[in-house]
Amino acid sequence: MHRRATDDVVVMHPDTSRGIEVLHNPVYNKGTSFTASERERLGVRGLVPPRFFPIGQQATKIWAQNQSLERPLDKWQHLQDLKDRNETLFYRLVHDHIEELAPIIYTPTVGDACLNFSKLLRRARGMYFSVDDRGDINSMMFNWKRSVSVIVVTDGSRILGLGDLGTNGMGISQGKVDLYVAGGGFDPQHVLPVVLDVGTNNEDLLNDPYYLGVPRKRLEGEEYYAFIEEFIRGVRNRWPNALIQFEDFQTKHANKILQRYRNDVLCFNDDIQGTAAVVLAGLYGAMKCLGGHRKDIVKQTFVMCGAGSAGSGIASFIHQALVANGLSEDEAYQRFYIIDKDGLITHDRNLDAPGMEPIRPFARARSDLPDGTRLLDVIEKARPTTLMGVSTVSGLFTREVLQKMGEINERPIIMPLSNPTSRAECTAQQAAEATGGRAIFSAGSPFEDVEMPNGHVMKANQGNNFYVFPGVGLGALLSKSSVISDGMLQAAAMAVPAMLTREQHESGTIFPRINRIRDISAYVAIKVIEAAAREGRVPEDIRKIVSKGEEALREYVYSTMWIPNYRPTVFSCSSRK
Ligand SMILES: NC(=O)C1=CN([C@@H]2O[C@H](COP(=O)(O)OP(=O)(O)OC[C@H]3O[C@@H](n4cnc5c(N)ncnc54)[C@H](O)[C@@H]3O)[C@@H](O)[C@H]2O)C=CC1
Ligand SMILES: CC(=O)C(=O)O
Ligand SMILES: [Mg+2]
Repeated sequence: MHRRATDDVVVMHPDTSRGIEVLHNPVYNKGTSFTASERERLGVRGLVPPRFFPIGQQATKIWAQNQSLERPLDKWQHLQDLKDRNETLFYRLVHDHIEELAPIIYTPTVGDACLNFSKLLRRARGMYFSVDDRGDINSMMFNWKRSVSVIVVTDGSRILGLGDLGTNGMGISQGKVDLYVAGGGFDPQHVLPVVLDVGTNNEDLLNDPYYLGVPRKRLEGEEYYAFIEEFIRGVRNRWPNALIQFEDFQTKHANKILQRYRNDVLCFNDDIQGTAAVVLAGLYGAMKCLGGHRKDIVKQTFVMCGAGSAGSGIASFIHQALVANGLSEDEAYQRFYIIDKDGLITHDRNLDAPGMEPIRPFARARSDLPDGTRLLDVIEKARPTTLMGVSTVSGLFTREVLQKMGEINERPIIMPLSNPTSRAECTAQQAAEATGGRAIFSAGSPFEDVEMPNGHVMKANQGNNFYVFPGVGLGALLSKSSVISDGMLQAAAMAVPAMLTREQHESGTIFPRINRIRDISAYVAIKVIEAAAREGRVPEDIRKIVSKGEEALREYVYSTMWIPNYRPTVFSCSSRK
């Protein structure tokens, strides 16, 4: 499944063309880093400049070029061009500078890239399956020649908080896949970004002569689900062990698809489950900042703005954790006030509307507050400790709202989780100013820490599913479990805050630094494998490793991680790639 780190050669089939073709293939190309013997063996002698540069030096040069660019989107394009020329060097750069480059290859810049994807596309990468491909999807999968361990698939219907971007959603599948490589140590040869082009309802795209997708309205109803089914069955046939990550499906389909497949196929929905795990991880971290223990989440009250896939996933998952820590089901539901575009959700709402099913048990009684009550009034009544935003509405957390949270709580927990930055419910600066820097803050996209006039710094944590999805995927695959259970995800949520030090808690840090993402992913993977083993989901060989203890498991996990270094290129008939 994964390359072991000891498999340190790149194997080319003897039929692969030598010479210029090698330089034009981003998988094999090393630019000026071919050794003398490789130049001979691969027929590139004289086709590259004579001087040899090691990868570190190449990376230093290209990093300086990237930094000299002003516009984030230009940086994104520069990196894509590099990926199209030399994948190893691209991943080396992302690996070495993940803190600076995550905001470029991922949120917020990837949002701009998706908005402009039709204009920016230079070279195809990943697979597109459109409505016109119905009946042929499985056979098309054989056009992808490599084995695949993880697929990130979107139907482009809700890209970040930017709405329906149709086929342009390919940008987000590619960004997430790059994070699997950089953050989870996946071999770039075994990851596959996919777009299911079922049409778009975005009029601007339908009228755009350069739009890359099929210019028709979205498939709906049973036809849509039949298309999804054909895709899933195709994957199961072509790559039976691959993990499928559903990404940025609109809420009305997201939960339905997840419920249909989660007990049958190795899959998860990142917006529902990955986000929920990361938010719970952040809350556990916040409990430690408050000087307590993670069990203290049972004392919290939550106001959630947004009842879509992210909001309902977060609420359901926190609810599970509250019950696991001693509350009754009903007591736990009482801890939530969920607000959508029409205000507070109560039993007066049509709770049978598409996508509302997971919200139903959280609807408040009519006697609590009237349906549709606005955010500020809900906060007045509920006196929450935690305010979360997955609404896509920039500025929803107004100064009054933030001040009220600061009046009610010594350390209010404020999480404007919507992406990209342009959709965040408030900025770090706004949260800091309105609460005198007392907030425990976490946003979906990156913000700078805020220094207060008295020198105190409010930490601007980034609460993004990036902290868990590469580790969950890695752990699930390495465990050889056939599904991803809630228990495995709960274990992932507990793993992340365990990586923080006491000093970090004291400073208001609730997530470790992103430059530790490989270690975070490895630790999440270890905990996911252990949970799978406890639940009896792993075969004998994995059970044996788990029984030897955490150190053995750690060695196993790290041994599978791909490291972005050049390896000697050899010719062989072996299928090992
Ligand atoms: N930080 C992270 O890791 C993640 C963040 N997200 C972000 O969450 C956001 C929402 O995603 P989905 O739930 O899938 O979208 P969605 O569009 O299905 O849901 C949005 C929800 O917000 C509600 N809403 C709209 N205006 C509102 C208002 N004025 N007040 C309160 N609620 C309002 C809508 O009624 C709806 O329930 C997106 O911006 C996405 O980028 C999603 C996944 C992960
Ligand atoms: C982070 C993410 O998955 C989203 O905003 O949709
Ligand atoms: Mg997403």
